[in-house]
Amino acid sequence: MKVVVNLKAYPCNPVEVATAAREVSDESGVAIAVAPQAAHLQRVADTGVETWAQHVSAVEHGSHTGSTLAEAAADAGATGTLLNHSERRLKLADIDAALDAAERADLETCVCANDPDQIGAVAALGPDAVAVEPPELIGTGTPVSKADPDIVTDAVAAAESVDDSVPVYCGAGISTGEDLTAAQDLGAEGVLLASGVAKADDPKAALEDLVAPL
Ligand SMILES: O=C(CO)COP(=O)(O)O
Repeated sequence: MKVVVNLKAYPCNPVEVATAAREVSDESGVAIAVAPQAAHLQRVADTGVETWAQHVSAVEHGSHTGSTLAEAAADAGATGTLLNHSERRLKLADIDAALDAAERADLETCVCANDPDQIGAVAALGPDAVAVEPPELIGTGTPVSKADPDIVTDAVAAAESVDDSVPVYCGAGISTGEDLTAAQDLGAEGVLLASGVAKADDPKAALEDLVAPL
């Protein structure tokens, strides 16, 4: 199982979370990536943790003020990026162009989607992974793997029917090892989570609890 910790714009200490994630990943052997704010990519990457951008823009070098250039994210130490997060939605054509940008910069990609139908659509664009995250469960602490298990199994089936080499992750409300193994049992090969770690008093303990059953 892959774990991607999305720090969103939460007021946490990105270096503290990144250091905890690197330590827990080293100790457990579980792949854990941290996706901080773009301005924190370098500091997070310097901890040695696998570092992802939360988004990259569908642009090339040029006159694109305010963009997050894939090459700049990679220069700062990112090796992957989320795309089309529920809080950073893109049109299909822009997802496609952002995937091209990520590929140019050699970034691994995980394209998010709200439901299984959208998973099928984005799996067709050839990302490295897709992630189903029902928006109504994001940030609630109610895990998708328990509250809405069908959405995970249907997403796995939808991706498989398009391209069976694309792994499906899931996210929303995941915070414990039990949530993570429930996701795994439904066919997910990874999880995305945010508040369970970014808002935890002790992010390291939260991550240890998450990977304990693996
Ligand atoms: O949006 C998410 C991860 O990208 C999920 O957020 P929560 O873990 O806070 O529900």
